[in-house]
Amino acid sequence: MTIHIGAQKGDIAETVLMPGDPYRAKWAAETFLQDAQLINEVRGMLGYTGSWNGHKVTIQGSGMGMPSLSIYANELIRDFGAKTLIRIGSCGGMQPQVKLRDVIVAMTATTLASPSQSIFKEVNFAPSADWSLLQAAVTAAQSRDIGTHVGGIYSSDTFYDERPDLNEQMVRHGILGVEMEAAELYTLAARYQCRALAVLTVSDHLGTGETLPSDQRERSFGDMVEIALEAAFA
Ligand SMILES: O=P(O)(O)O[C@H]1O[C@H](CO)[C@@H](O)[C@H]1O
Ligand SMILES: O=c1cc[nH]c(=O)[nH]1
Repeated sequence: MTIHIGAQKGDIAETVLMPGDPYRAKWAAETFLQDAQLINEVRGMLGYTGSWNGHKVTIQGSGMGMPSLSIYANELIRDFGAKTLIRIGSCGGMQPQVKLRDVIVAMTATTLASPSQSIFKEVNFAPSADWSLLQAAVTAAQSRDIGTHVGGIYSSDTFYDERPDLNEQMVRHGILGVEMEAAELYTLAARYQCRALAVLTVSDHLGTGETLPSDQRERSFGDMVEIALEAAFA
């Protein structure tokens, strides 16, 4: 057990899917895993372990934002031996070709400052996805009838951003979408020689102002979960 994860050591798989929303962890475990067991409910940050096609998998909520994800990813990696961590998140589309319900596979994640910034000092570290996971996720996504985009995303610290100029620069530099965790996940994976990836569903669009209706969210998130599972065990 750790401060934030009330599981026993063997309760957590080497492969962990990480949604921001703990209820998405519950839904994904109940929908896609066999014999899913609740392994964490400390602070309501639900985690489940079960199996997918015979492979042991944990789905653990990360909470919103890099400081929260950093707590869970640190404990999963350092205390529970997680080796492959795949974020399954929602994001806001930033480019015109990115549509609602599309999937973004994040090659890199730009950030202003992650929780790891203090150790890098003047270095602008470039957090990037694991190549084998990225390649497998793109193959899995392209085999489906779903818009798929591969490229850079923006991991923001603010959902209600008062700096429109930042988004302007992201759009100008081809950033596909905005979310709030991937850059720190990629940085921690690099530090601890793990594999990490973020597979994201576009739930709203910053340019058009469109939003996925809440009754369509779960159905749209299903592709993302299956892509993540297929990539983890490709
Ligand atoms: O849907 P999740 O995985 O929580 O991801 C996105 O949604 C939250 C903001 O609403 C942030 O965590 C952002 O990264
Ligand atoms: O961080 C996020 C997540 C979804 N949509 C956004 O606009 N931002």
